[in-house]
Amino acid sequence: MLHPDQRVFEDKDGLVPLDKWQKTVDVMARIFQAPAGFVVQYTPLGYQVVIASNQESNPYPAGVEISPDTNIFCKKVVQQGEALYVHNAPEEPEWDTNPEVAEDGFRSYLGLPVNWPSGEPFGTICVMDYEATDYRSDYVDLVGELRDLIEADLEILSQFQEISNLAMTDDLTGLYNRRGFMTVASHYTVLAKRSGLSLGLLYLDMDGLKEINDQQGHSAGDQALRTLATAIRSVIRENDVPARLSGDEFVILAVARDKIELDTLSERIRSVMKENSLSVSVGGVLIDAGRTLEEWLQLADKKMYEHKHSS
Ligand SMILES: Nc1nc2c(ncn2[C@@H]2O[C@H](COP(=O)(O)OP(=O)(O)OP(=O)(O)O)[C@@H](O)[C@H]2O)c(=O)[nH]1
Repeated sequence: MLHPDQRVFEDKDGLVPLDKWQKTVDVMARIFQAPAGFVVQYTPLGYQVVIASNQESNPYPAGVEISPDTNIFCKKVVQQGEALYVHNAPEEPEWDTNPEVAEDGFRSYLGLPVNWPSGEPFGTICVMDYEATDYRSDYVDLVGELRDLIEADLEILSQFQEISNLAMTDDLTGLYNRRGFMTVASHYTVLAKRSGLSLGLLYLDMDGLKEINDQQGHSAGDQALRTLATAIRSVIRENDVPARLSGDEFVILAVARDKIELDTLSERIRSVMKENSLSVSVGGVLIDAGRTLEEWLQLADKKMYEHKHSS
């Protein structure tokens, strides 16, 4: 599922139908004759305006961030998980410290919670007015309908993410499979090059898996593969990219300044495996410009092979 902390405003893949949401919010503001309408996302970083109605009277453009401690209307909607209609905020002392009231001069707010399919809060859809308002109840129902449209998009988004995750991960270990590795690792090598990060590639091949299968059964073999995946996860950093390429072959694309760092990583995996009476052969290369990812993989595989047959 799409991670609830992932900000949709920063969606670079164009999966979030922001244009459609923009039209929805513009129509909503027009129907309410309200000077500002929004879709706002909540994450632990705070509240971010994802869509702002396209009007000069609207002081908050899309992208604006509001700290999670600020006493804004949307915060109450997210915290309580229910609709909030404030007819005339200056009459309610709890909004004295709300900058939307105290600084921008808003008086009226109507907002509904928007949730991810999991039920976790996504944020809100809301309209605000500089005048006190008295909306008819069917207007309030209308915001509910628009909220449902946005929630339906979030559902599609989550399903899409789930399907791509399935196509990119290995069932047995939960690591990336070859397709996932090639996709993520090629993005990562481009980013690393841009930011001057140096990367290394480790190629790992479990020793004697056939023997384990033959002597202890296939499920013991599966367990040995999972142990290697766990060992890999326990030593890599958050941004490193681990994968099971096939059968007993694994790779890690990892941040590494030099060969020593890469060797240390490999030694730590070997030592965790040893604690489990298992063994793995590892070959490592530092990546620099001039070769494709596929070529680096072949080179690391060759080093692993040399290592396996020298010991
Ligand atoms: N249990 C289990 N075995 C697998 C899986 N995928 C591949 N294998 C087995 O892994 C074995 C790999 O054999 P080899 O390539 O000879 O590897 P090895 O026995 O580890 O020998 P070396 O790599 O030379 O150390 C084969 O017997 C495959 O059937 C899997 O998902 N689960």
